[in-house]
Amino acid sequence: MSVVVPECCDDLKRERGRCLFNKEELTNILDGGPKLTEKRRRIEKMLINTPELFDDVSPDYLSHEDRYSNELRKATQLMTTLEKNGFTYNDAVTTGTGLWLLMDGNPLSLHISMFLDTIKGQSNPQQLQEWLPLAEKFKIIGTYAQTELGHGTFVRGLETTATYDSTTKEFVLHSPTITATKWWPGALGKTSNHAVVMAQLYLGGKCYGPHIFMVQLRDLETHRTLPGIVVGEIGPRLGMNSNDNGFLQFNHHRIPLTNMFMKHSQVTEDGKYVKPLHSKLSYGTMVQTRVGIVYHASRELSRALIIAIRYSAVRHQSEMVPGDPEPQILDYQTQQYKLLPHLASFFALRFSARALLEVFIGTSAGLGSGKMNMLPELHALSSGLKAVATNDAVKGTDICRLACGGHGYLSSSNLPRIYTAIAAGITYEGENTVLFLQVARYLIKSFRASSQGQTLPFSVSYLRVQPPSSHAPLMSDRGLVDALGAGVRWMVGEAERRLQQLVDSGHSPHAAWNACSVHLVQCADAHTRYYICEQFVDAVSKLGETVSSGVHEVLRQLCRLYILHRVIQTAGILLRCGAVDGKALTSIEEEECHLLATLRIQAVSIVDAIDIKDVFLKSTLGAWDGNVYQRIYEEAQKSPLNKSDVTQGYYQYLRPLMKANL
Ligand SMILES: CCCCCCCC/C=C\CCCCCCCCCCCC(=O)SCCNC(=O)CCNC(=O)[C@H](O)C(C)(C)COP(=O)(O)OP(=O)(O)OC[C@H]1O[C@@H](n2cnc3c(N)ncnc32)[C@H](O)[C@@H]1OP(=O)(O)O
Ligand SMILES: Cc1cc2nc3c(=O)[nH]c(=O)nc-3n(C[C@H](O)[C@H](O)[C@H](O)COP(=O)(O)OP(=O)(O)OC[C@H]3O[C@@H](n4cnc5c(N)ncnc54)[C@H](O)[C@@H]3O)c2cc1C
Repeated sequence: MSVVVPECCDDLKRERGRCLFNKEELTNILDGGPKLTEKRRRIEKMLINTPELFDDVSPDYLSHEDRYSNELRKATQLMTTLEKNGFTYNDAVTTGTGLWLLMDGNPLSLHISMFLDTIKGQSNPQQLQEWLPLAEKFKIIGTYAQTELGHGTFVRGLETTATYDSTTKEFVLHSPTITATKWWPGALGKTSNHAVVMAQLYLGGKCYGPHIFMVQLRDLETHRTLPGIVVGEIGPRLGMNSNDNGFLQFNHHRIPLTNMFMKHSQVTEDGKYVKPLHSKLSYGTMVQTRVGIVYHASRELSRALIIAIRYSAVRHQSEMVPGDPEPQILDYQTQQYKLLPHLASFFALRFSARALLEVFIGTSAGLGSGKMNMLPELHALSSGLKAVATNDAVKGTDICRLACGGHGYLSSSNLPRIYTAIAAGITYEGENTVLFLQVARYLIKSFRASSQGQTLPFSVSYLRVQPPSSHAPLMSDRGLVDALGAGVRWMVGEAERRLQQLVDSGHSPHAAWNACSVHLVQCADAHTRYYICEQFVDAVSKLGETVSSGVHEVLRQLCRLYILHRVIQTAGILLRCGAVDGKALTSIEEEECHLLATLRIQAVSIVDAIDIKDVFLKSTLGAWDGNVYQRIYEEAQKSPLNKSDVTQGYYQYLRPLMKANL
């Protein structure tokens, strides 16, 4: 069957005809400026002109080994294509393009992220000089091996030991128990010949806690595992099965003294320990990766939204008015309610990711000159935003899948793969509940400091016990964000009161903490979302002076929707603390419904402006032309079961069953 594919179907043509803003301008804002849009498009063009980077067979039809090899082939091709054209792996990461091409869990991702970041952030000058060129040129390939079978969250509980032997000036790496086996690191199983390994440092019988070591795992010529090391792959997972997540055990394996990362803490040849300026500096790679994950989560959410919103404009179902033509499903208010608040979330996360990156850059610059004071704030912000961004991206992506009905469940929609990839983000790089509890710790400390009259850092300054009274009218954006802030202040105050009450009644502080931890996680979540609202309002108001009125109006509407939705989600708290009343909530609910209808009109144009090309969306449902049904049909033809009319299974099982006298 051959069908002439129109440039774009009538439904989408009509949707695009209603656009009242300059799409290119919005694209530039999302990219961070016209120059960055232009650079991203140059990278995309180069990648699109490299056909080897694109699958013609879905990884779902490949064996585990072929799947891995195919992804490795593409990952190496990507690296050489970038290099040949004067780009770096970092360009492919920061534009999202590399991840979109290789989002079945590619075996070089840990090398170009956490392995390289550890070398850059944890090496002394000699180590940097030795390892960075090798790693940047892929002469050595590595991963970040921290998590063990027994411990992921609790880094201080890791069991792998690194014991210094001053007679040979070596560390002896050892896995004393089965639970000390490193477990999970991406690309550890078969790809990496090196790993940065987190292990407990022992000097003269005393444990100095987790430290990082550079360890060679495999011979650089034969790729065979070195003596004293056992390494392998951990088997199939929920998603990202093209990666070779691995396990690793050490049997009294020796490495030179100089293989301990020594930028922050040092061990001298005679086995003396030199303390770092801050005890958590060795967690720096994790913090940096959390910052990256906020961007990554927003990007993945945006792919799902483009797919679901375009599909919702093309799909017609049921009758809204009896006898009338079937409407586009995007016309149903419930469909708008499923999708548009997540579209607003994407924008909110993108602006917050940018703000967080600035805090990260500022803090890193401070560390360079010995200033540690911004580290707790960065840790709290990166932990909270990583948790909210991944939680919301996972939830939003699944809603996008559900919003596409049955077709959203098809692999060829690409929604299942986006979902399983981003779902891992809730767990990896700090499980979200655990990260929220770190934020809560910071909030309680800040609240108590404020009670004692201390000045608070910027992200928590609104927690002041006597806040400056807000002059913004309640129903303005600022007024509602202030109301949300009042809600968080009330929640944190309440948590502090409950903690204190438990301690006063004889509980230990730790028992009291656990007894309040559900509420504490809610505080951390609410605080982070307040921060996101603030960043969104600030970004839109700053842009107001520089962008056209059409773009500003769209951003203003998205920001308003984000805030209204958040107020409704938090209604219980806001009523309890008196920040809003029932009447205000009713009008907020009505306004939200009105805003859904307004934003619906330009929804397709807004997702067009995110500007992700079909080859990166990889979806039968979300392509630019809206030719959904033909694509789904053609994709199904690729199923290996369709290679023959009658399968082997028929002769082997079905026919004997039909012939049996049951
Ligand atoms: C080929 C083409 C494309 C490929 C692209 C690839 C990638 C690009 C890069 C980025 C884009 C995103 C890409 C996504 C893919 C990335 C893949 C990642 C895969 C996942 C890897 C991993 O999972 S690695 C393992 C991660 N593990 C964890 O995160 C463990 C979590 N646990 C912890 O961090 C800690 O144990 C803890 C923080 C929970 C507790 O630590 P600890 O017990 O030591 O401390 P305390 O709780 O006692 O607290 C004491 C005190 O310290 C403060 N503190 C704790 N941590 C920090 C910190 N990091 N910084 C500053 N301060 C810290 C804490 O708040 C306490 O302070 P007080 O003042 O005493 O309250
Ligand atoms: C796809 C994927 C890739 C990964 N890649 C890597 C990698 O490259 N390198 C690497 O080193 N690791 C990697 N990991 C491991 C990952 O970092 C850990 O799984 C993660 O840190 C969570 O630790 P855990 O598995 O020990 O979970 P646990 O900590 O055992 O969590 C289980 C449950 O216990 C709860 N819990 C734990 N502690 C607390 C607490 N203090 N308070 C309240 N609740 C708590 C959690 O909230 C969770 O509900 C990867 C994991 C996945 C899934």
